This record gives sequence, structure tokens and C-alpha cells, in this order.
Amino acid sequence: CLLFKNHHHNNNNNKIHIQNKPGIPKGSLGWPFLGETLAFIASGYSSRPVTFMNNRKSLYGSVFKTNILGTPIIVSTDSDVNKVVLQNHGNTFVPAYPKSITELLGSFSILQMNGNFQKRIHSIIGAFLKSPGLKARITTDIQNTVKLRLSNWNTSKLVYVQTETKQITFEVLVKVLMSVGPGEDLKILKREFEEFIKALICIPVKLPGTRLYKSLKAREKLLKIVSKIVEERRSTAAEEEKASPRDAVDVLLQDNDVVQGLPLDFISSHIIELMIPGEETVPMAMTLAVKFLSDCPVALAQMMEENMELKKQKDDSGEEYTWTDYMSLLFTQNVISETLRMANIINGVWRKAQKDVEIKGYLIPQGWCVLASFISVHMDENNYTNAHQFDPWRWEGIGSGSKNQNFTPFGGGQRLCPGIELARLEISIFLHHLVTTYKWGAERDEIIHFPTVRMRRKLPIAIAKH
Ligand code: HEM
Repeated sequence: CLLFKNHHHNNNNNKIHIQNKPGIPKGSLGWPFLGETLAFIASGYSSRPVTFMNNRKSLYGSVFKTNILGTPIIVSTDSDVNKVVLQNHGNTFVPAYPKSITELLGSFSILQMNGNFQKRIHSIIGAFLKSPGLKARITTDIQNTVKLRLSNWNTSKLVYVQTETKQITFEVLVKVLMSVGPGEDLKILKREFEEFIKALICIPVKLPGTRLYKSLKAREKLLKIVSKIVEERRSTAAEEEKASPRDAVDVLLQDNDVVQGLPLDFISSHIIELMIPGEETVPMAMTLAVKFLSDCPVALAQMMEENMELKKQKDDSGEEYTWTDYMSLLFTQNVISETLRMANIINGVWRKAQKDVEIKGYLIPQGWCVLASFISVHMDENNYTNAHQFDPWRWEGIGSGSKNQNFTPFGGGQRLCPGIELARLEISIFLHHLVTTYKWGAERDEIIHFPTVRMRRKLPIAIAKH
């Protein structure tokens, strides 16, 4: 990314060494401007992205300071400290992402909102995503999308798992958010959305031709399409339809009518911003599950057996699958937990302290950013024996409850991901139909962790029908 290359020549030998105030975590802020960004990125491109954190943890302790992506920041690799940051009693911590992310999100994005507004949006979206009505409907929708996509796979060609899962999850996402089905609108939304998020970590300059400029342009186009949908909905929605919302547009319109009276543009931008957390995360979890299973035939065999059993039962009885059918596949759920632990799709969350806070003897001074590093906790040998090994059996009898502070792929506390159940359902449905329809062999590929988690070659697999 340009940000880092451009300033390379500014390097000189003046490494910054800030004197430690008592209690401020130890650590090095690295070079002027660049800080320790290069080491951080290099680690993100290696097969052990946690190395950056581990090296500093062994030098300075489990909470340390550094300077990455243009931000001096205190990093916590300690799950007790992370818990306090996530719980955020007294609203001490506000979200604080690098500048290009905040530019793109817009100030009303739930990911950067604070206080009552965030709580309100969080609770209505969470309530909708967890409602039994949505669960029943969306289970069928997801199944149809997955089955149709899988049936189009060609056994004589390589299948790129990352591309396929992105298509599936995008379709599900726009269905949940705005009830758009397959067709021209979906294609345009996908194209513009992909353009929009490309700049999530890049140079924060809005000149024509730059990544951010292009992305903000794409955002304008998206806003137009979504606003049209929202407007049509508002003018046609009958009272009874509003009573049980069909999608996030209904939910926000309903809420808007009751309390806010905000312009429709606000609702449309909320919808776009709600696409961000669900768009990359779910397909990457699916893709990495396929990757880890390909590398662990014993786990794949056990998972296949469990899923074949359910399929047979359904075929024999002629009954429809329900949400709970998928959730009752215990080994498959363990595979998903283990995938999320190792994948670290969201490797941590960024916050800024609004006042001085002391946690476990570490001072986080007012105005400092904090990165609660999930990857460090998930890959810590003290929490998980052979942490770099894919071992779904380690979850047997433990489960993946939200009380486990050493397992936070969905964050926690005040901002715990409201899409948690939907995400697990989507992954379960995809894996069920994949393993009961096809056998496969994966080609060599590598996981890259920066700026976001992805496969270098989009994970090509050769498939054969059972
Ligand atoms: C495997 C998939 C997913 C992972 C790993 C994931 C992870 C996360 C994490 C770690 C957070 C907390 C961010 C923070 O504390 O700043 C979060 C928040 C959020 N997620 Fe997810 N997510 C996933 C899927 C989804 C889906 C499918 C949706 C919805 C369609 C969704 C919607 C949200 C929203 C709206 C927030 C913001 C909540 C708030 O700030 O109040 N996520 N997610």
C-alpha cells in the first residue's frame, strides 16, 4: 500500500524511544512515521502472523506499546485485559480504526458509533437477526442459494472456493438486509461493493485516481441503489407487513417511524455499513474450513459421516432441514469453532481510551489507542495446546459459549457481533451440502493475513461427486 512505500525514504537513524511513565506499558514506537508497520505487515504475510505480537510479548510483557499503520497503540495479548476493553463499562473506550477505514465507513456506521445510538442500532439489528421468523426463512433461503451454486460446479474444472463462497454469502447478505434476489441489481451491488471495500486499509487521500477516491465513488453508487430500494419500500409498505420485518430495511424504517425521523439517506447508509462486517468474514470462514479440512483427512472423514447421517435421515423422512438440525451437528460445530480460532478473520479490535484506565497494573492513558489482540489469545500455547494445529476435538465437551474469554472470534461485551448465529448457520449449511455432495482435493495454497485474511490462490479444489 502506498502509505508505507511513499515514506520509506524518510527513514533515518532517529528511532523514537519514548520514556516510560510509570505504568505505561513498555515497548518501542519504532521509526518516525513508519513505526513498526513494516514488521507488522511482514508478519501478516508470513505463515505465522502472530509472530509480531509474540516477539514483543516476550520482550516487554503481555501488554506493550508499538506504532502500526500510522497509530501509536497499546497492544493487549492478555484475555483479562481484552475482556475489560470489550465490556467497556462506563463507555471508556470508543472505536478507533486507521483513518482510511473511518473515511469509508462514514460517521454513522455502527462500527464507529458510540453511546446510545450504537446501543439502539445494535439491539434492533441483533433482535432481528436472532428472531425465529428470520431463522426459519433464512435457513431455506441459504439452502437454496448453496444448493444452486454447488449444482453448477463442473467436475472437469477447478473450483475456486473463495470466489464461490463470496458469491453465496453476498447473496444471503443482500437478502437479509434488503430482500434483493438474484438478478441485475444483485450483480451491480456486488461489483460496487467490492470496489467500495478495496480501500479499507490504504492511503487516506481523496484525490481522483486513488484507491480511496474510487472507493468513495463506489459508495455513492451503492447509496443510490440502496436509497431507491428504501424509498420504494417506504411508499409501498403496508401496516401489517411492517409488523414483522422482512429484512433490515423494514427494521430500520420501522424504528425510524417510531423514534427518529431521520432522512432516508441515513437508513441507506446504515444498510451499506451493515454489509461490511458480514461480507468478507463469512466466506473466509467457509473457505478456511475447507482448507483446514483438506489438510486434516481424519477430521473431514468424521465430519462427512456426521453430515451423511443427517442427510439420510432427511432423505428418508422427506422433512425439511431446520436451523436446529444444523446446530445439532456437534462435530461440525467443533470444526467451525476450531476454524474461527485459527483463522482470526477479525484479529482484534481497535479502541481509543477516553480517560486514563488502569487494567491489571497497566496504564492506558487518555487518548491512547488500544488493540485488543484476539489472535494472540487464540494462538497462545497456554490457552490451546499445540495452538498451530487444527484440532476440532479440543472443543469436545467445551462448546463455544460466549463466556469463554479465550475464544472471541466474534468480539464480546457491548459490541459482540450480532451476526454470530447467522454466520454459524451459513457456514454449517455450506459445509453440510459440500461434504454430502462432493469429495475434493485441494491444490497447494497459502493463507495471507494482511490487510485482511484471504487465500493467495483463492483455494482451488478438484471435485468429484459422491
Ligand atoms: C464469521 C463471521 C463473522 C465474524 C468473525 C465477525 C466478527 C465480528 C467482530 C469481532 C465484531 C466486533 C467488532 C468490534 O467490537 O468493534 C463484529 C461486529 C459486528 N458484526 Fe460481525 N462477524 C461475522 C459475521 C457477521 C455477520 C454475518 C453480520 C450481519 C449480517 C455481522 C454483523 C456485525 C455488526 C452489525 C457488528 C457491529 C456491532 C456493534 O458495533 O454494535 N457480522 N463482528
